[in-house]
Amino acid sequence: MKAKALSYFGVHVPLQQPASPMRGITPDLWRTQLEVSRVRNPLLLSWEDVGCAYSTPVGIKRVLQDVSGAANPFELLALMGPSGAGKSTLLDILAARKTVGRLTGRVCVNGAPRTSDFVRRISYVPQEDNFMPAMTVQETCALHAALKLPRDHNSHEQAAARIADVLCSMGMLHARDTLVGGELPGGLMLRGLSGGERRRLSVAVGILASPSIVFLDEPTSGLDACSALAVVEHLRDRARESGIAVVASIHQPRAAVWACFDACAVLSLGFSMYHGPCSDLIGWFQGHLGYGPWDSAVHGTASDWVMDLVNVGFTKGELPGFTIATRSDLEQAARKFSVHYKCLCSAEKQHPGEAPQKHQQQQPQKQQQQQQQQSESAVATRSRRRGSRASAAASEAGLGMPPPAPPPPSALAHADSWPLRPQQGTAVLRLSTGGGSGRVLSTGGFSAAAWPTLGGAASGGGASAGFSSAAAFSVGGAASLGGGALAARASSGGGGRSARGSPRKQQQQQQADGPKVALARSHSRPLITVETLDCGSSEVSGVELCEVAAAVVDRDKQRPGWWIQFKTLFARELLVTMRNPADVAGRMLLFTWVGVFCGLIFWGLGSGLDGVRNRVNLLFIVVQLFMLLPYVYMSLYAADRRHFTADIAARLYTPGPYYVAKTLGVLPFALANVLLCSLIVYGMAGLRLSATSAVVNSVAGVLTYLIAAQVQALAAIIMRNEDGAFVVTIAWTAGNIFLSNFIIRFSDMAHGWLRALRFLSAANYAFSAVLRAEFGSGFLSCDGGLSPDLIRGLQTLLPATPALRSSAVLQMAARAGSGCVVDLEAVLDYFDVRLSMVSYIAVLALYLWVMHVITYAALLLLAKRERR
Ligand SMILES: Nc1ncnc2c1ncn2[C@@H]1O[C@H](COP(=O)(O)OP(=O)(O)OP(=O)(O)O)[C@@H](O)[C@H]1O
Repeated sequence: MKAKALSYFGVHVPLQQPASPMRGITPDLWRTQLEVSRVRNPLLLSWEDVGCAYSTPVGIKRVLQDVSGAANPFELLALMGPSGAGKSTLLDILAARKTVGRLTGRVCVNGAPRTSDFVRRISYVPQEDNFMPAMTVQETCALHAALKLPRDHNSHEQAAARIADVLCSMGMLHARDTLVGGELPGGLMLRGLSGGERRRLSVAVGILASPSIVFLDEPTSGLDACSALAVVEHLRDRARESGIAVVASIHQPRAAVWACFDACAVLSLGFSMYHGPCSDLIGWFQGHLGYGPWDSAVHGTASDWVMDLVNVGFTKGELPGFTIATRSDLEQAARKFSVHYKCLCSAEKQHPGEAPQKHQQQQPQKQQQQQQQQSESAVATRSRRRGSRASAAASEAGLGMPPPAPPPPSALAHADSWPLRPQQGTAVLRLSTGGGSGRVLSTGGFSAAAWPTLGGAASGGGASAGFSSAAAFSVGGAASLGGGALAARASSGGGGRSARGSPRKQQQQQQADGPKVALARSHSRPLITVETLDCGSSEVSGVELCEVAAAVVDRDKQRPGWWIQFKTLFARELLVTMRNPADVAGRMLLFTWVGVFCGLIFWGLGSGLDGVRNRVNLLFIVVQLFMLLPYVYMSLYAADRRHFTADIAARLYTPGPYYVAKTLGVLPFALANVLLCSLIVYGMAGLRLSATSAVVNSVAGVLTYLIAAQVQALAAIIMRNEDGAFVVTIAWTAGNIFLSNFIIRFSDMAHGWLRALRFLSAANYAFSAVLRAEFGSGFLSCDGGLSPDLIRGLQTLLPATPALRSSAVLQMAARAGSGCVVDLEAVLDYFDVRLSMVSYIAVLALYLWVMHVITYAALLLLAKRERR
């Protein structure tokens, strides 16, 4: 056995021969210590009987039916099928992003149900990206790096190196300073990346944080043939190196692209037609189901042929050979595969890792015949992993599958010293061989007590050593070695139970069980000791620790916290706004124009009653303007919702920092615009020359605007589309206007409930505040007075309301002549303004706060729904 050193993704793995064999292990075992400076986290994803149905006007539409499968670490899985087959739906379900539809079935990670941190450990590259058009490629990557990379790996230099690495691998380094481009919220088109470049940027961002599983919805669509191949090859290399599982839906891969995939799942009309190694695809459809024959010269790649085969949406042309022509043919083929796949799964559960031998023993004659058939079959291919066990199981089930390949020699792995708390989950070991084939046998449990660590930390399975009830881990599952690597999964669970009892019993148990992984906590440095037995003809050259679930927990703790998220999102907010100067300037011009126009209309407010009337009208109009002006931002709010839902589904950040960053990010621009408009009107119209009045007027304007903007933000969150958001906002604005005391005196209102509703009118409070600021004290000259005729005319025009006819304003106006003054308190009385300026401002501030609380609650609900 050779001792080598493996250096791999930051993990330096010195391998050495054991000084002395460990207790309970045969002397030819091979042992190494891995110094774990960084761990990777491969995940084994499996799904069983997954279904999805929608309620439609014409009834229930089932878009996925009992689909089962698995995605292994180190492998590329192609999700294929005709358009509408359900690929995106399945991807969404597997990536825990499906928020609509009736979902059934189970999705497991390392054999256990998915936990809440699953989404943080994966990456999803959607068909349609959701990048900010005004950010450059580099900025987009930096944003994701800041929000995704663990804190300890997030120094500026490290993040920059990582970004350069992924951009380089996607052939995007040349475009790092190019704007992403696309349609801005206002409808403006920003020139930027081409469609293919955007796609590559999506993939680059997807793999930036080295996720354990990458889901890609049609990563090659829109790419030229060369780029498509480069992208897929890179994904394959990443999978091989880092142990990530890649699941990609793909249409018509060219031969070179198809060759990069290890396994494929074929869907059609929501049925699972096949799931297994790519090399067995033809064998299943042609050798087992009898379709075809496949002729590469006529049909193209195997994937092309199978796509033609399972597509029943069209009348098929002159395709040579026997094909699936109708839906019932398709359903029959799907049923056969379902039976076959279930057989394989149950065989694997009953005899993990041993199914081929067992079945061979049980049915030697049948297998001999099948072996003969296999050798005669031109399409028989090497069975690997599930495929081989599937074959055995299916043979047993009488489905006539080709027999499995002979069992490879076994390898044995032991991890003895563990730096972390194993009760938190799973471990994955990866064994490298010099060639040939072999596999890890599954094992029963063991006890930590049976495996004292090098550091001597473990003892008796007791909680003192950090093991408690989960002291037992077992290697589960099996994998054959194809060209040098295998993955074996270790998980807590069933094996643990068998290991309980006295230390002696546990030791006996583990000796009987064979290969094992033993875990213990190291007392000082992160250290893992791995031991393997000679695996026959396949020389074990390396054992790598690929996953420590507890390390994942630690890594999660290192994820960017609240403050970093806030800083990053706040910077994004400012950047995106500043990068849209036409929009910013356009909106500012609008506010200026409104202010100037209003100022011109009310230029010279006049004195006496005209002055009163003009002032009251102006104040009311300005309040209404500040309620209406936020409508120019509705497209931004709708775009924000899209970005937020996409980001939150990807667990890019949490709602809290986003909300604060968003609120503070828009504040400077809102303040600038409102103050500009308000002060222009104030100055041009010549409202009361007092600092207090001017300040109150401005503050009331700002608060009114912010409240109205908040209502828009809330509407954009609770409604799914922009039209719906407009409906909600317009309803609120109309209510505010009509419930204002400018429109009607509350005491004159016919309905008591309407009077109660006026408390909801922010316009009412704002109008009262500015009225109080303008007419708060003093008298207004009415030297000129009004002619008695005009007064009489006015009185006849006014409704027969005693309050109006006998109002102090009119009475005073009637006393025209020298020394005539209007008591401004009378104006306030008339409009029911009874509180102080400060009170009205406080009420407005409270109103804004309540709106924020409601909006944030709505945002949390939206986030919860997106993270379902
Ligand atoms: N919300 C929904 N309500 C009703 N039907 C839906 C809904 N969403 C998707 N579907 C249907 O589900 C089916 C599968 O859609 P899906 O997008 O998963 O297909 P696909 O295989 O990814 O197709 P393509 O390759 O064209 O992207 C389609 O027939 C689609 O119309």
